[in-house]
Amino acid sequence: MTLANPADAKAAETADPAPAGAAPVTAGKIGIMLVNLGTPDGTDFKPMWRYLREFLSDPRVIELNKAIWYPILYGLVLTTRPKKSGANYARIWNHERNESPLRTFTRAQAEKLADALADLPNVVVDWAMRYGNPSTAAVARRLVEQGCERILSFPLYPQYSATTTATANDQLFRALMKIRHAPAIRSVPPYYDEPVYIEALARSIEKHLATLDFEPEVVITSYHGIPKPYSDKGDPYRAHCLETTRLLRARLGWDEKKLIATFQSRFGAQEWLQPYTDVTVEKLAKDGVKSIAIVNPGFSVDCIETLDEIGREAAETFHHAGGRNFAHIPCLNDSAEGMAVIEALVRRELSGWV
Ligand SMILES: C=CC1=C(C)c2cc3[nH]c(cc4nc(cc5[nH]c(cc1n2)c(C)c5CCC(=O)O)C(CCC(=O)O)=C4C)c(C)c3C=C
Ligand SMILES: [Fe+2]
Ligand SMILES: [Fe+2]
Repeated sequence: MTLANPADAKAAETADPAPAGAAPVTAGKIGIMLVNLGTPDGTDFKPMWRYLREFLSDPRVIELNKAIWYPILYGLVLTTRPKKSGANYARIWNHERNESPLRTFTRAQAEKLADALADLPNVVVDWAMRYGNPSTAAVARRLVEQGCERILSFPLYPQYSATTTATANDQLFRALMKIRHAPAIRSVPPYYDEPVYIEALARSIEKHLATLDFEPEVVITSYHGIPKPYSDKGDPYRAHCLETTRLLRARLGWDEKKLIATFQSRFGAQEWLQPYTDVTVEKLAKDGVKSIAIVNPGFSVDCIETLDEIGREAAETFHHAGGRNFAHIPCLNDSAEGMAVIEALVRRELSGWV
C-alpha cells in the first residue's frame, strides 16, 4: 500500500484532463480517496472569495432558485463574508504549512491510513476536497493515471446529509464524466451508529475529561446545522445526529441532562435545526450551570467551525453569561481512536475488492 505522492498534487491539478494515446488495458490498482468538505487556500479576500463562491454556488448547499440566490450571493455575501470569515480563519491558521487545520488533519489521516494498510499491496491512498484544493477531479484523475481501476471514496461525514455526503459523491461522478476509462466506484456509507465510531468518541471524551481540573455538569454534542426545511423534506441528518448522541449516552452511562445535542454554524435568515448551540450555551450559564464541555462528533477533523466557533466564540458566550469552566474536546482527527474508525470502515468496504 502506498500514499499517492503529494508532490505531484500541484502538477495533477493543472494537467490536461485526458492523456493522449491508448491507455494500458489493465493495471488493477485500488484507490482510496478520503474526501473532506474543503477549505480556502489563504485567508485574504481573493482565496476566501473563491472558496465561498464555489461552496455557496452548490445547489445541494443552497437550494434557492439561482435567479433569487445569485444576486444575494454576488451582491451581498461575497462582498462582505470573505473579509469576515478570513479574519476568523487567520486566528486558527497553520502557519507552519500555510494552510488551514482541516487540510493539515485530512492529509495526516491519509498518511496514517496508508501506513495502516501496508499489508495491501495494490492499494493507493489519497485525499481530496469537495470545494477547493486538492480538488476531487484532480485526485480522481491522479488515481486513474496511477492505474486505479476501482476507487473507494470516503466522504468524511459520520452523519449523512445531502449538503455534504451527497454532494461529495456528485462531485466524484462529475469528475469521472471527463475520464474515458472510468474506474468502478464505491462510497463509504454514513457511520453515525457504527460501534467503532461510538467507541472512539467515547474514549476520546473520557480521555480528555480526565485531563481537566473540573467535572462538567453538562456535555454538549454540537453538530453543524442545516436549514430546517431540508430536514423537513427528508434529509436524515438530524435523526443521524440524535442517534449518535443517544448511542454515546448509552456507552458513557450518562443521562439526557448530562449529554445533550445542539446544532451550530447557522448561515442566512432561515430557521436551522434546533436547539442552537450558542443559545443553549448562554442559557445554561444563565441558569447557573458553571462547568460545561463541548464535543463535535459530526466533524472528522478540527476546522474553523470547531476551533473558532466553539473553541473561541462559544467559550466567550459561556463566560460572558456567567459560566466558569469551559472545555472544548478535540475532534478525532488523526488520533489513534480516529484512525481506528477510518481503517475499520475502509477494510470493511474493500471486502470483495482485496
Ligand atoms: C447554507 C450553508 C451551509 C450549509 C447547509 C452547511 C452544511 C454543513 N457544513 C458542514 C461542515 C463544514 N462547514 C464548514 C464551513 C462552512 N459552512 C458554511 C455554510 C454551510 N454549511 C460556510 C459558509 C462555511 C465557511 C466558513 C464561514 O464562512 O463561516 C466547515 C469548515 C471548513 C474549514 O475550512 O475549516 C466544515 C467542516 C457540515 C457537516 C454540514 C451539514 C451537515
Ligand atoms: Fe458548513
Ligand atoms: Fe461558523
